[in-house]
Amino acid sequence: MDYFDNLKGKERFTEQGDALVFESEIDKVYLDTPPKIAIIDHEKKRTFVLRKDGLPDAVVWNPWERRSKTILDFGDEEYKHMLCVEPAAVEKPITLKPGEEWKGRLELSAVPSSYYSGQLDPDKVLHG
Ligand SMILES: O=P(O)(O)OC[C@H]1O[C@@H](O)[C@H](O)[C@@H](O)[C@@H]1O
Repeated sequence: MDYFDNLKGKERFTEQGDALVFESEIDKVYLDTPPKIAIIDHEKKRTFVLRKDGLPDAVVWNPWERRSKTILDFGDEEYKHMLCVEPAAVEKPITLKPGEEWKGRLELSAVPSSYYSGQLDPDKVLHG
């Protein structure tokens, strides 16, 4: 999957694999992402399922330790408990003429990870 890396001057990169794991600051715009994205919280054994329409891209952001301290309305330790996954139209922005209408949809649900137990295979999470 291709992404723009906001930490590297918005340069475009390609990444292999269906699952994303990070251990430092991240600010990427994944392009042309699937309509269903699963965020698996292993510690709390819950999975957030995000379904979207009309928003092809997805921003993934966590400021991590150093940058957290520079954001005034963000606690120094809060990066440990948050993840921003933000459906968006970045690569092909939506432009409306006066009077035009656009509809997008975002549905976010939280389910116990056991709901997915035995099927944490990303392909099953996405298509199952
Ligand atoms: O400071 P704001 O406007 O709430 O944005 C926070 C972050 O939001 C994310 O969506 C962006 O990818 C980051 O670059 C940004 O820092």
